[in-house]
Amino acid sequence: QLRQNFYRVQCPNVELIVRQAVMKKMSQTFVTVPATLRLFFHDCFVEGCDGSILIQSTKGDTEKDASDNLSLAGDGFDTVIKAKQAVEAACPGVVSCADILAIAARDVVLMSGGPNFSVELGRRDGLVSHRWRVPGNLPTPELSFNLLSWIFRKNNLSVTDMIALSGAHTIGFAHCNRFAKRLYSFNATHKVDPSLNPTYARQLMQACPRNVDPRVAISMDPQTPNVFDNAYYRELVNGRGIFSSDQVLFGNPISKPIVNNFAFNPQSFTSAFSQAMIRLGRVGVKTGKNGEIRRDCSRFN
Ligand code: HEM
Ligand SMILES: [Ca+2]
Ligand SMILES: [Ca+2]
Repeated sequence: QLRQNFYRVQCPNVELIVRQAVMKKMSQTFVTVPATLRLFFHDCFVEGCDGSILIQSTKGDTEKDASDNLSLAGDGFDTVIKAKQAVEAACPGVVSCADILAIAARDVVLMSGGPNFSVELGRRDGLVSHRWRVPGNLPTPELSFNLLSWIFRKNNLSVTDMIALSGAHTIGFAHCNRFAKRLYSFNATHKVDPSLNPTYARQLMQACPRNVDPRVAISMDPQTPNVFDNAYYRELVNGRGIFSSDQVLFGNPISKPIVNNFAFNPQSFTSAFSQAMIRLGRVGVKTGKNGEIRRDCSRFN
């Protein structure tokens, strides 16, 4: 069972220390924000929120080597490593890497204009990290509404949680190859995905010509790419979701009213997002005597 202030006795300033490390990192590069938030999500959906994503191996066989994780920006990992160093200096061997990632994910949301919420702590770090455990556990951008809902449901997250968490795409980047099919070879009858706003489709084609360099990436929320706001949902209402997995949230009759609500009532979005992040942070956690407190986040003890 997680709780707020878990480290009250053993490391009372942990949240302050992490916040300072995150702020410093963010002042160097804004990528810290999307990178850390996405890292937290990818950690929680494989083996639970247990820092398994952070493990490095020279053999290339850990979670971070899985194809779904290769686009995780290095700045997210670096944020956790820097914060862990600062925390270890104050209270060695006490705070898990999984908790540091959870605190950092909360902080980057707040620092980019999103909601503040109390983060629950007490996670322990996992003892396994396998590349082969990733496929099928993380959603991919072409999944249907039903498959997406199923993957979130497996992790105790509701359709409302899924829609709220997808709002994280209000910041950060997508590489062209992740949505090129929607522009050039959607299906037998439509070259361009008919759920895409035609003007937006043309803009995307300009930014991402056929066979463009695979390193080219564009902002997922073109209006406010660096602000954590509800603009993402208004984009969906206008057919401007970058991935099918975004656009289907407005295409399905169950989720459409929720998208409309988040698009036009920022309060509803911020409270649903905060709730959903807390619930995401509970996925598959190890507590008590399970797992370990890693000394170095990238290695098992
Ligand atoms: C609903 C299913 C989801 C799918 C299919 C999905 C898929 C993707 C894909 C394909 C990218 C682009 C990666 C790239 O090209 O570099 C991306 C980026 C991102 N995703 Fe998601 N995602 C989902 C949900 C989430 C959730 C729940 C969160 C966090 C709460 C999240 C946070 C992010 C962030 C912040 C980025 C930008 C990363 C960056 O700029 O470095 N996503 N996502
Ligand atoms: Ca994990
Ligand atoms: Ca935005």
